Amino acid sequence: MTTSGRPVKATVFGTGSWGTAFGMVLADAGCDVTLWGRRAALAEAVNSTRTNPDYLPGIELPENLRATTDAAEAARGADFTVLAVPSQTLRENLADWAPLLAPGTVLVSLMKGVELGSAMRMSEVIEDVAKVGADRIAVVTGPNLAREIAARMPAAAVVACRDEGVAQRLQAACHTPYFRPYTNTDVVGCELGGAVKNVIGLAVGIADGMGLGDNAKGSLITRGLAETTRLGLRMGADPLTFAGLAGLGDLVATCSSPLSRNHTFGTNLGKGMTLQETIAVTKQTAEGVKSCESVLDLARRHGVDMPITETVVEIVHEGKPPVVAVKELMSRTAKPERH
Ligand SMILES: NC(=O)c1ccc[n+]([C@@H]2O[C@H](COP(=O)([O-])OP(=O)(O)OC[C@H]3O[C@@H](n4cnc5c(N)ncnc54)[C@H](O)[C@@H]3O)[C@@H](O)[C@H]2O)c1
Ligand SMILES: O=P(O)(O)OC[C@H](O)CO
Repeated sequence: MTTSGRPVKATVFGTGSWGTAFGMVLADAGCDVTLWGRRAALAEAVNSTRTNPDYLPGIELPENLRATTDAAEAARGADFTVLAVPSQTLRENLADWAPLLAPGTVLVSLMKGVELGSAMRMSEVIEDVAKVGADRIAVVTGPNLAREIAARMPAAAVVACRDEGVAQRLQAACHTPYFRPYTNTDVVGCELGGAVKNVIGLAVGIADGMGLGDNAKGSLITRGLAETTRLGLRMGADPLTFAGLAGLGDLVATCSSPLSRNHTFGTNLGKGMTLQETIAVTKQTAEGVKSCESVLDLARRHGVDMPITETVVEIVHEGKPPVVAVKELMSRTAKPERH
């Protein structure tokens, strides 16, 4: 991948599972990639062993990807600056990096969350902190379990940006034989799809852990998509986005896979583990655990009813027993499906 005769330079802030795997995608697509991480030992391991032993053990990383702990060095000259840290730390992290960003760089969010307190989507936090316009902020989302992508198993994705030309440039920069990105200009819908599917993934995991069967799973996925679409419509999203990769596609992958941290987190709760026990065995970011509260906040700000999200908040943060929650969800007032 070249721009004006030189390789496209991409920097990924965050050396966790998805930051590393997406860095690998960019490198496989021909970009020069720098990964920024906090820990010198991990950056050194990436550079010397061509693996990320902490997050993607056994995956060989390409030669044109290197790691550093020096944020200024990482940011310098980047055409794309990719952000892959937990949603709730983004604001604080980006405040440190903003003064270092390359002029004209496109900021790319890999995060699937909503900020607690402000109820802002990640692209809004980026706009707020980095003071760049929405036409220079893109989002990558869709059914993209990092471990499968790292194994170069085929997947489609969405690259969303208000400026279609920018989305197309990013699409070209990350298109490989195993990673097929589509463009979309509906950033609101794409971000909501990614954030809310984590909450629905928790709900499906809880149901799976309780042994409630595949009808319950199908019902939660479908009604979860209905409440996501309801919120999206109120926020100006295109309803068709939720029938696409950022909506249905990601819900299906997350709610079916033991690789999903949110699904697994929910399964452990549904099996009867306490919240503290579940947190203790969860080594990586399960965004829905915090974002269920901020998504519910967003829904209330927009006057939208999201009963599954509300139930997840009650189970995860208010200690409601899952059996009681299921009984309550099933006994809600009867209504037409399209409501
Ligand atoms: N893993 C996936 O399959 C996947 C796929 C698509 C999207 N996502 C999204 O990508 C985002 C990142 O997820 P991930 O899977 O890479 O998470 P992860 O837990 O594997 O890695 C998170 C990274 O952020 C770093 N980090 C944690 N706290 C930090 C802080 N306070 N300051 C700076 N860095 C910090 C960690 O050291 C690590 O490098 C999440 O929003 C997630 O929903 C993940
Ligand atoms: O492991 P999860 O639950 O964060 O899901 C990972 C990706 O978002 C799936 O697309």
